[in-house]
Amino acid sequence: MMQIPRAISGNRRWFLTRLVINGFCQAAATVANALLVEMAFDKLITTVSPGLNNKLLWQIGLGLAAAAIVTALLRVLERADAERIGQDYAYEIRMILYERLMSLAPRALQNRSQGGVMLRFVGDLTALRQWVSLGLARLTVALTTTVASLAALSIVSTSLALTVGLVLAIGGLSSLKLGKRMQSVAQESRRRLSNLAANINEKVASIAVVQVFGQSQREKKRIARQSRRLEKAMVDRAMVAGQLRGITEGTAAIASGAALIVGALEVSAGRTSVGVVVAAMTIVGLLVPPLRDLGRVQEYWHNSRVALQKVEQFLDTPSLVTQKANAPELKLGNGRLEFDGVSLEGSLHKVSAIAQPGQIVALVGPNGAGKSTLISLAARLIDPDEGVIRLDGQDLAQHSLQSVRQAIGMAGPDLPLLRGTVAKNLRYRWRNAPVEEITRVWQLCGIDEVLAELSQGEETKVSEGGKTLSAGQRQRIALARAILGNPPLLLLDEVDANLDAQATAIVDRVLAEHKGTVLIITHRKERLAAVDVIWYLENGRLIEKGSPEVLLNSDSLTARLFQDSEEKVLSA
Ligand SMILES: Nc1ncnc2c1ncn2[C@@H]1O[C@H](COP(=O)(O)OP(=O)(O)OP(=O)(O)O)[C@@H](O)[C@H]1O
Repeated sequence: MMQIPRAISGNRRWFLTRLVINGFCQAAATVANALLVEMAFDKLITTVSPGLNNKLLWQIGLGLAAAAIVTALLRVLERADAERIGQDYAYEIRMILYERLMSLAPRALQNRSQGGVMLRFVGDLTALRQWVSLGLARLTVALTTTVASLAALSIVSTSLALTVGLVLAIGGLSSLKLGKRMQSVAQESRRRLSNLAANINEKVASIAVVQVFGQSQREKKRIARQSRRLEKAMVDRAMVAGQLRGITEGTAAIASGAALIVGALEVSAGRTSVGVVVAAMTIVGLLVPPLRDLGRVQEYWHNSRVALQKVEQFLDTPSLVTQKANAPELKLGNGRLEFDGVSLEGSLHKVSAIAQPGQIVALVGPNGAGKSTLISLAARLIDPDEGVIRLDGQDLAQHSLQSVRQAIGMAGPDLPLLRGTVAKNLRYRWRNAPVEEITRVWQLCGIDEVLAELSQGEETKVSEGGKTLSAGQRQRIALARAILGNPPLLLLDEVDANLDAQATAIVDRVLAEHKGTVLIITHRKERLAAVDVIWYLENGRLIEKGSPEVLLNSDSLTARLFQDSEEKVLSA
């Protein structure tokens, strides 16, 4: 399993060290401020000497201003460093998540909602980043500042420092007690957010279904219900966060009250000056902002724990495809493909067959027979539970995924076009393909005709899935994308289903001219005339193999399958 990096490691240690130094500097500024206040009280305000010492007044004034400026600058630096740590951490996890996503078989992802997966990349990463940049970093600086300031105060007045320290400690402990509650409300709000995100994401993708079946009102009610639940969960979370904030604010107020009372007792006993008491109160006052932030630290912490759990669960998703360490590169050959006793639970059972170099193999069979699964196995989009698949004698599972994918070209309904330009989609398989290769493929797939139909030719924008193009245009671009570079194994999944004669003719041409081996799934009888071999699958088993002439002219399952479909069409 991929490991999630620790929040503080590598580069981030250095930034944390900077934050600790920053905390000490803030404490120094706080103490300087307090000392100046003490001086002002003892030497200027409570002194009985006649006349005001103007020079000292100016010095103290300038000193206070300098301390204030330094504190402000330190806070700016602190924010920037804290953000750097958080962003760096989020970056590292984002890359791990993305790498994992890319290593998952499409099947492994199909069990998850897209909205849920998206939330990992958006919401959960934000929660983790906030914990590090707003929580952990703030905690580090606030604790350093508080401890150092109190230590400095204890030099002037131990009893005052102890009093303030004690109040702060009690406040800190009582806010910790709210932690459990914070965790459960954080979990609940994450769950509600995930439900809503998954639903909205799905509705965006299938808006037509909702509209066509007239369910807009019902779906609206569902969203309203989910929003209300999210609202309640968020308000619950805010309540607990508010209580935490109340505790920290209360603690700060009590600390300054306690400093005042203990200070009064100390002054009346002659053990300290009024200036020291006011200085102590100034320190408490300056500690209020960091303390206030500490109230939120717990919230960030618990949100991040929930997020981390979700990220871990995602990283734990079985990938269904595994790459051996140091797997060698697959050597390109002439495309002899062999399935040797291949099984996949629920889809295929002990399939054995060989496609000879340059052969065109039609995969036929009723729906759910396992045709698409067989193609996915050849592309290593999934690995078999049992059996071996060899390309030119080399076990696909023992070779690097990258090299296996280089040996294949694939087109089908599960491989939509990507957002970008037509040019980007055409060259997706090989960005710097030479002009001759592009010309060859474009001629073969009739790309020039497609480009002539588009207002901006190659630069025409393609939306997600190529939905702004016609089905025929999409098919040609997808075919061209698949055969660029002449891969020795071409996998085509119903590439001409529901398309017109022209689109069928393009497929005919590709089949006739492609040099490598081709596996093509088809439900069209006419297509079989152009193939060398037919593999008939049913219930995950390869039941018949043979040439179209033999299979279609005998009482075979293949002949019956296509006869049935013809009869159904005729009687309809
Ligand atoms: N993502 C998935 N997770 C689990 N099982 C799946 C998944 N996709 C397909 N299957 C199962 O694998 C079996 C074979 O499906 P497959 O899509 O390979 O059939 P097919 O012959 O291509 O069908 P069709 O002609 O309808 O496209 C089916 O029983 C199906 O339920």
